[in-house]
Amino acid sequence: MRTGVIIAGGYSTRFGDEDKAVASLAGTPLVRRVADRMSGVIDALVVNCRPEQTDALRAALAGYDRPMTIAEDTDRDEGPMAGIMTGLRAVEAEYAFVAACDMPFLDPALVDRLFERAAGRDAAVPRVGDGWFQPTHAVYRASAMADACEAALAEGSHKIIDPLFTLDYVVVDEDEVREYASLDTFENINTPEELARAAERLG
Ligand SMILES: Nc1nc2c(ncn2[C@@H]2O[C@H](COP(=O)(O)OP(=O)(O)OP(=O)(O)O)[C@@H](O)[C@H]2O)c(=O)[nH]1
Ligand SMILES: [Mg+2]
Repeated sequence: MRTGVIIAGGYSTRFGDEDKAVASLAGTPLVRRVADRMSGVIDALVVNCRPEQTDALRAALAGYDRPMTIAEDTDRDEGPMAGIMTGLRAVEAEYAFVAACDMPFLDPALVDRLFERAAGRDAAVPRVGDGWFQPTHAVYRASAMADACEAALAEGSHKIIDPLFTLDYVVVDEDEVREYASLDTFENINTPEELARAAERLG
């Protein structure tokens, strides 16, 4: 069994007043687009957010074709690492694909490959070029990564890459990524201008 986890608890400060998770991308809420992109390669979905986002996110995901759970942040403003931890704690499957809510071009063929590559290990994480890890587009053994995030947070770390380095992880390098997906899979939307450009591409 495979679960998808979408972290959506950020404040979208670069985006403006609106919550980008539910902003319309060519008529579809961004988080819904991300969820739909992965639905064919997961059995269940967990969405992490702040409590005040829950109603809007539920509405955006109404009728989703996989069982869906919302995992609300308990501590506020702890950052994306806490979001990953909270999301993964709600996962029942051994492995979960974690994605940010702002990656509308994520490619399910790569997600499927990441699940394959993580088997028997704690994580499979893409890396583009020489150093650019993609921890919010990676597959984790849910319990191991949640524990690693908890330990990193307890040490005061908020660098999202720190917990990964304590795990038994596989790097999926750029050449391997390109066998399955274009690098658009990692594109994330941070501003209204980026959203508008993405909508144009979706035509
Ligand atoms: N649960 C949780 N998720 C977060 C937090 N901060 C960021 N995220 C999520 O992490 C992902 C990537 O973060 P960003 O692209 O920086 O999103 P953001 O923080 O909402 O936006 P900015 O304020 O413009 O940086 C997004 O899916 C966010 O929803 C947080 O404090 N808690
Ligand atoms: Mg982003």
